[in-house]
Amino acid sequence: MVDVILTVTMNPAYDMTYRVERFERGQAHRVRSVEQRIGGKGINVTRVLNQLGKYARATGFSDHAFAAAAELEMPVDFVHALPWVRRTVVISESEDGTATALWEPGARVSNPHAVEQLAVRVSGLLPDINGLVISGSLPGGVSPGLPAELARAAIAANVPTICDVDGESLRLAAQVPGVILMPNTEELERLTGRVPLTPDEVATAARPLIDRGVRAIIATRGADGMVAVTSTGAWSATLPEPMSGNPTGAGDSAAAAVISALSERTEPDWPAILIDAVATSAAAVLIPVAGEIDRCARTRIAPTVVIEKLAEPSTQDSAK
Ligand SMILES: Nc1ncnc2c1ncn2[C@@H]1O[C@H](COP(=O)(O)OP(=O)(O)O)[C@@H](O)[C@H]1O
Ligand SMILES: O=P(O)(O)OC[C@H]1O[C@](O)(COP(=O)(O)O)[C@@H](O)[C@@H]1O
Repeated sequence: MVDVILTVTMNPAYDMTYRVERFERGQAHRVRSVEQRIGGKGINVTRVLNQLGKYARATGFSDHAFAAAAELEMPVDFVHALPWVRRTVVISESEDGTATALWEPGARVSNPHAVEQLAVRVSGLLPDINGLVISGSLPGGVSPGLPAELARAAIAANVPTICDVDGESLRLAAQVPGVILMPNTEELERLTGRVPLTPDEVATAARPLIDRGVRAIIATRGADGMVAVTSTGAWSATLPEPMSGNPTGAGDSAAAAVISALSERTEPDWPAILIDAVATSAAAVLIPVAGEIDRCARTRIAPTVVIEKLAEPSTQDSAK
């Protein structure tokens, strides 16, 4: 059977990249170049999975024109539920690579049956998939519990599932036994109420969630790499030097690397998965637009990733 991975994007977006020399608050800017591509977290994950040689398909909510767009170049099966598609704008500065993001909230779901239709679509595909990624924000009119609900059904069907969501959706997803979470530092802080600055602090913040049944937390730490916490241990992975480029979509590339490994259904080698996730996301930073990696760079970067096993936090530390 071919490995098939499904991604769910409930709030897709046209990813816009505006390149300017230098961005100054309060000033007018002549934009040097504009790039537009269809994105949103799950769609970006799908693109990177295709680059990694995996067969991936995308679902979620969209408007009619978006779902039909030839540009998508991937098997899609969206529920037509949004009257229009939002834009997510990154202002990228040529001078030093600084990226400033403006994320539109997007439309409310207009179809009263949309949630049910999406749940039916995902559950219908569960027997045929080896991995599921549910990622990104939700449009208005959708309950924050939907990602957790979809994840619960997938895990019950033995499908490895990543939820890369924030806020109340993350809190509810963290209650689903077997789920894999990929929060960034700020999301982990909002979830746990701790300020996880160092890798050890990330592991200490994540450990109680693992003890309550989360399968793995892969915390992304921007240019400082990632920390993975599982029931078998905790590891930190870093690069000797940060990359300069556009980090938008780097988290999506990391999710693609993790689900790609888990879809193979062998016992997960978490340190190896973490190394690949760090290399893949760094390779995404090198590409100016979101949702694409530099494959040669990924191969080159992987052997340079520094992996460290973290000491287990004492029960007292985790309980604080
Ligand atoms: N400047 C960078 N250099 C190298 N890798 C980076 C850089 N910025 C981000 N990454 C990689 O991308 C991952 C995701 O980025 P991060 O900003 O933490 O997530 P998100 O975009 O989801 O908020 C990081 O954990 C890291 O591995
Ligand atoms: O759905 P959200 O949370 O608003 O995020 C949407 C945005 O996230 C991105 O996929 C980037 O995500 P990451 O930087 O976390 O990988 C953008 O390309 C996209 O438009």
